[in-house]
Amino acid sequence: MHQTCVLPAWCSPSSSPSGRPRAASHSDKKRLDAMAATAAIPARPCIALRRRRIYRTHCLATMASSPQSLSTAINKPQQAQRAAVLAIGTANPANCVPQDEYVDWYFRVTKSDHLTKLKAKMKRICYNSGIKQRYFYHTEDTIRDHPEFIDSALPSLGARQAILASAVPELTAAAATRAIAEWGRPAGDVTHLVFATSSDAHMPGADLRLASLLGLRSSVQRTMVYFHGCSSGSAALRVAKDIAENNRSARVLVACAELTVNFFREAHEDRPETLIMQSLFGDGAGAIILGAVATGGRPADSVVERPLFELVSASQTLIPDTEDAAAGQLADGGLVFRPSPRMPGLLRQLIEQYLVEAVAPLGLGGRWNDLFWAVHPGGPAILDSVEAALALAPGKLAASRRVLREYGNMSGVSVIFVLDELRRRRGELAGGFGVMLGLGPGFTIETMVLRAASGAKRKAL
Ligand SMILES: CC(C)(COP(=O)(O)OP(=O)(O)OC[C@H]1O[C@@H](n2cnc3c(N)ncnc32)[C@H](O)[C@@H]1OP(=O)(O)O)[C@@H](O)C(=O)NCCC(=O)NCCSC(=O)CC(=O)O
Repeated sequence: MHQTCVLPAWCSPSSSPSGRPRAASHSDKKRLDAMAATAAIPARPCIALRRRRIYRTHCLATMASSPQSLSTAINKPQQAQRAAVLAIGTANPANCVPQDEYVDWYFRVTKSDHLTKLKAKMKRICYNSGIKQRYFYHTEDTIRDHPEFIDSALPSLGARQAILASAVPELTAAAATRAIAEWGRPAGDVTHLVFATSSDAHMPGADLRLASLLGLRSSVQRTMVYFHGCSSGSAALRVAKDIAENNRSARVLVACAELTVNFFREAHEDRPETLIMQSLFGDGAGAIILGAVATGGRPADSVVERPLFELVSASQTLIPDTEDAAAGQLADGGLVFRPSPRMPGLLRQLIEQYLVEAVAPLGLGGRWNDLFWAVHPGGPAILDSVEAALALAPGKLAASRRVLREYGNMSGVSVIFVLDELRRRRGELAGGFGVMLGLGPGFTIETMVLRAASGAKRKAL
């Protein structure tokens, strides 16, 4: 059942007299353009939201604290620069396992073939997963060399982290090299690095080793975003957006990598979450170059760079009382993560309310089918829930479903793959608005409003 978000009239979504979302008119589009150019949002959540303990942080071009100051902000543009995606690169390890072979492989290498009920259950889950194949850094040899990975009585964190120390930065370097090549400028022009991972837990972190592998300048400003789980890519982009918009000529490399060797383990009757993790998750790395552009245009100081998506606004929301809905910790046996079976239901019940709030200042709320979508492909039930809650037309989540099918759930990396997929798609993206949704521990929702630059369409053709 939907809970209605009580918002002040000035931030209510537009709707028809029947209450259904109405199609955007030409004047709507002009108004959206004007509002998006000077996006504004209340500095504090409205009273109704504060009462319901909805914690939100915003990262927007302009901040306003009342309807009056909102309209002032819209009428008087204060921001000429907005962060934009200038290039995207992705990478996966070489070991590709078809999903229809995975369960036999998994129970054989974990020496668990005698657990026939669990094997049958996992076959059903894998069949229903919508996944065709997944990529893994680890192979059968890795498991043979590390019997502690499949014996929970033995400590294995150190051995897992020893592998990840080089595997995470190396896979990320492959993705970043592709992004930098597309960007067209030398790696030494990167001024900031934001690196997100829940796999590697070293100090100094994978950011330092990545900087060295890529030949970034020693003065590059590094920030690690650790253990944001499946919202890590979105969180890193939110942080990078702030950096790009507040540091003149900044060029930010956003990097994200997740490898499942951190939690590969044998099935067990007492750990139902293990079957879910082993059925859905795969390895990948993604990289994005961000820079600030004049709104609707090219970066001011370059003729080479071409924006793909402008990052119009970003916000993070914690759903109250869900701290156990997606929780984990590093333990002797590696990362233990428990996605709650409640997640799809929570999304179906609440996502529209949070989206209305997140995009209200842009006047985009309610007309969900007018937007393009980059939703974290956490599993088919996650995507089905978002699709049903927003009454999205078939195909609106095609990019997310394709990434889930071709790679599985790569945690926080997935949204970078979805963005890459979106910019490759032919269609009417150019100049259109979209929403990127990251979902992570907490249960945290990261929302970013995007605008596809005209280059996104040109690139696809
Ligand atoms: C896993 C599924 C593909 C399985 O779909 P099915 O069609 O086979 O049917 P189903 O949903 O009834 O589930 C089959 C069996 O798995 C169990 N099951 C389902 N979800 C579970 C979970 N999270 N933990 C433990 N068990 C779970 C069910 O109880 C059932 O058990 P039984 O058969 O015994 O009754 C789907 O449920 C799905 O997409 N779930 C969402 C997965 C998810 O939470 N992804 C987000 C991961 S975290 C993430 O991405 C972000 C982050 O937080 O960092």
